[in-house]
Amino acid sequence: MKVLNDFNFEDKKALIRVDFNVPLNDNFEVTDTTRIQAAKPTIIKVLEDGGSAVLMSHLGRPKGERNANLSLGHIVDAVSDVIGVTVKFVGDCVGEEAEKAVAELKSGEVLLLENLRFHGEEEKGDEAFAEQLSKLGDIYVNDAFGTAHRAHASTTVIAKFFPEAKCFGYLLAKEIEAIDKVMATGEKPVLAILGGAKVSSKITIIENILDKIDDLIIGGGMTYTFIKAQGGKIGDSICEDDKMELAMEILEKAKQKNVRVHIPVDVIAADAFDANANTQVVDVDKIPEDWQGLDAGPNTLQNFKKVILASKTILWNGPIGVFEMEKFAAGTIAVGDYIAEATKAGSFSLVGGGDSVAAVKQFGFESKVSYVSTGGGAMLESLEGKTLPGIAAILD
Ligand SMILES: Nc1ncnc2c1ncn2[C@@H]1O[C@H](COP(=O)(O)OP(=O)(O)O)[C@@H](O)[C@H]1O
Ligand SMILES: O=C(OP(=O)(O)O)[C@H](O)COP(=O)(O)O
Repeated sequence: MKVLNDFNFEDKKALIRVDFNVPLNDNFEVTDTTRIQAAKPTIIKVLEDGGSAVLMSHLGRPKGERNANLSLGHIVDAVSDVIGVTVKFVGDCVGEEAEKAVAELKSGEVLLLENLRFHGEEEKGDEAFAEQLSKLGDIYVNDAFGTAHRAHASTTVIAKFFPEAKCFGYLLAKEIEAIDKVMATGEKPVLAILGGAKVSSKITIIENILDKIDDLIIGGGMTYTFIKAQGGKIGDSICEDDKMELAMEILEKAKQKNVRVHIPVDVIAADAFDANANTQVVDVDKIPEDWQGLDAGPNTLQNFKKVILASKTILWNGPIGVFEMEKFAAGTIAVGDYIAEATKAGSFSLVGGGDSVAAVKQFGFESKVSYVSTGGGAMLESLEGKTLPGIAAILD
């Protein structure tokens, strides 16, 4: 397998799959440039070598039809600002118009193609469409981690047209390395902190990860399925009754594998799922009827702190409480603080998948953890142990 640094792009055209699926406001302005920033090092490497960059991405889910609201034309200025080069744009991603724009591209220039998903063939992984795309560059670079779990034409199928000239970009390589640290090569003790609303969306991750970790913190809404399964009273807290048996199985498996499981002992209970609800601190297994646990309590946070500070490798997926409401954000903020402290002391920390990334950004922890993933679904599937098709296509 070749890496980006194996290539010299002088006088070459790099066809780079990026994930510029970025949020836009009502004026079609980019409100978060993280994913553009993340792809910048790869693009700069190509330009500094004396090559040119052809960027391809999707935006939203236009389902194979042109949709002016989802044109990548909206983001050209933002990409130009971030890269520091005036980016050219072409109104299609395949065909004569695109081929002509690529042919006219000079060294040092960047061209952004129109939304790949305006063609239904992209998501179908259509081979003829992938072949058309492949005409637009000499070397194929996949730097779209956020879309690496999709077996689409531009992320996966296209690789076969570049048997000797394909590689990961720096971002994708960095994402793979971060996951690898947690799943295989990280210093022990390895800790996974799993929160969020539902057990059901995390089961496969828990089952896969039990073999790789020493400690597991369970937080957020998932907590209550575990507590009820053990006979606790959880009041009105969120619970998946049909997953209680599974919760017990998970605890048993963890025991067999010598994984220490840390579950909240106390919680901030509320009399309604509401930002202005009345609250009280109660034991997690004695939540009064009509009350629901919406955040971790003070004793729980002290326990979590000890575990986090003793860990050398930390994965965080899913918030600890309903952080969108100020009254129930303290647990998520505290856990972010402890992870920041552990990171400062030399531990490796990865935040990825789901709302924990939003929480980390909202509370300003982004620069205080080792790595924040740019992929939601892609990160979750990686943690589930799946080989992502976009990654496999480069490795093949
Ligand atoms: N105790 C709780 N009760 C209800 N929802 C919770 C609780 N703790 C966290 N959440 C919610 O979980 C959501 C985030 O879950 P996330 O990790 O993205 O995925 P999933 O919903 O699949 O678990 C957040 O919106 C947060 O408000
Ligand atoms: O934003 C994305 O996914 P994510 O919200 O799971 O991180 C990717 O661009 C993939 O988009 P898709 O889920 O429409 O294939």
